[in-house]
Amino acid sequence: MPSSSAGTLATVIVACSVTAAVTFYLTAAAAERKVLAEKKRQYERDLELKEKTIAARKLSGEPTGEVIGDVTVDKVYLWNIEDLKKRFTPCNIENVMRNKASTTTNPYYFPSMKKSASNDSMAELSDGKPTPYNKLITNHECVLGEIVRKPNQQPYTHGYVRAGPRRLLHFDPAKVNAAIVTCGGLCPGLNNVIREIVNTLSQTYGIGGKIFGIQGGYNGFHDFEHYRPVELTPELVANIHHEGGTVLGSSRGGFDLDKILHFLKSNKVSCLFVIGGDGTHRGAFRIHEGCMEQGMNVAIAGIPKTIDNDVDYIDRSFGFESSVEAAQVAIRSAKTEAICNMPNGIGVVKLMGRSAGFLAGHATMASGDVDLCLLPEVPIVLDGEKGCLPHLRKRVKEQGYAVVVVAEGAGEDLLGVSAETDASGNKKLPAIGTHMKQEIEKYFKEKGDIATVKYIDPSYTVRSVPANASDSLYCMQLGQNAVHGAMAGFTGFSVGLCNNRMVFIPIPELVSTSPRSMNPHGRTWERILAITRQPNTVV
Ligand SMILES: Nc1ncnc2c1ncn2[C@@H]1O[C@H](COP(=O)(O)OP(=O)(O)OP(=O)(O)O)[C@@H](O)[C@H]1O
Ligand SMILES: O=P(O)(O)OC[C@H]1O[C@](O)(CO)[C@@H](O)[C@@H]1O
Repeated sequence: MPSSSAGTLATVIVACSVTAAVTFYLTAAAAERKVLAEKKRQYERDLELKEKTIAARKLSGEPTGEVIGDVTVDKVYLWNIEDLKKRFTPCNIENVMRNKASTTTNPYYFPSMKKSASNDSMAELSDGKPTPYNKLITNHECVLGEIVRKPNQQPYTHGYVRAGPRRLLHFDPAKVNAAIVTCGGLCPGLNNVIREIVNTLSQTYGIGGKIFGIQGGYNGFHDFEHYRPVELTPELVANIHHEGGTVLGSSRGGFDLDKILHFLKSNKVSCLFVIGGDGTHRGAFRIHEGCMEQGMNVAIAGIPKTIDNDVDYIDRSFGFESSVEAAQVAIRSAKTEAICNMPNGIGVVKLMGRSAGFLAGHATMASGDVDLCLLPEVPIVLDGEKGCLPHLRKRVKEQGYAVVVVAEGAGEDLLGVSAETDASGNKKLPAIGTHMKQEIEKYFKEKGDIATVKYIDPSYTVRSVPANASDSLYCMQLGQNAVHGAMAGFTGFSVGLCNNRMVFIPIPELVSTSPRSMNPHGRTWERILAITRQPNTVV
């Protein structure tokens, strides 16, 4: 073949190949477009059908969504609350918001100045108009306990009695005297709860009697040499919610049932509000039992308090979030110190948490700056493959510094359990924070390095702050609902948020599994591990 013909043939073959490739590509692309267009049309048809079905179901009142046969709830076991109405004759007065006049217009005036200056105008003040409640709650309205349901799980759950005002009162407000006591360690929001109980009793229910503020915890019921009960009024508590701590003071120990019952009887107290942790609630239930044995018509209401967040069943205890927030300041300082102090800066922060690491764990998660988090629920391994010290050294080598958060109850496996207890019988804790500081310094030295360790112990700072906005709201709900429950004649109960709804909880149930601790096989610990990247020592 002449070379020119060969060249032409080659050109034709190339042209044909290109045309074939282009044709193939265009055909494939067109086919793909067609498929996509059909998929889109199908999606739009499905969407339209779905919307129409939802609209039709809404019109007919039928529930929407897919029925899944392997997830069922067909029984609810209600955690009933003891009811004084079953043993004592109720007053059965209709429950309305009485809106009793308040004289707390300016909390910065001394009460005495205010009274003398405004005696005349006081006469003009009349009580507000009674206002019906928007929603009165019935005793079989409940909040489901286990709201996370798994396929083939037992088809029952427990239910909490829903908190809130009841239609009929057990106690005649005109005759009610009440008492409030705060026990155990401090916690942000104690003053908010005290204030709300006082205001709800005085203004919403318009009680005619006194509200005794028991000073210094359970001791204040009988140790009058050191603690005198005070009369609480809306005027007196008007400004206390802006302060941390408790205006009533608190203490450990000093529980004397006979003397407490004597106080309640001799002062004709019909509603007692006990604010405290699991120990306090155990005491509250004994008071309730004592009242029942002696035929005393007294409602005992608990309000769970603890920065440890170790009271079971409730979503969280009031003050916990404020403490987690306050702990951020210490963690941030530890980071700054660690970054700036060379070589190998390490900031160690010790946080409270006797047997539960919720505070340290949540502070770690919230900060996102922590490289090692040590909790009571998780064994501490110092060296080796899962050792926290090699991990820490690695983090320091990677980023130049590291931050450690250690809960005060961590490391019993290292330091042993103390035989010493506080006045309430709580075990004292060995000094894990300073021990870790020494161990870190020793380990770096052994490796021929220097660690510049700065140790921060903000324990009491974190729990003595005022409540933040979220806790303040929670405290308000707790205070109001504790009063609603007591005035309705419930007793031996506590209040709390369960599954984000306010409920009444029988104290025996509450304390049976308290103090709770974090599940080391659960998702919270998993999240902490994801943040710190420390080795998991849980087996
Ligand atoms: N089983 C019990 N029976 C009666 N009273 C108790 C019981 N346990 C504790 N108390 C009393 O309750 C009060 C508070 O207890 P505790 O000091 O243990 O604090 P708590 O309520 O558990 O709160 P915190 O979370 O701050 O430790 C103390 O006055 C203590 O004497
Ligand atoms: O030193 P105190 O006041 O007895 O309280 C310490 C304990 O109180 C708590 O804050 C609980 O209220 C624990 O975390 C801590 O172990």
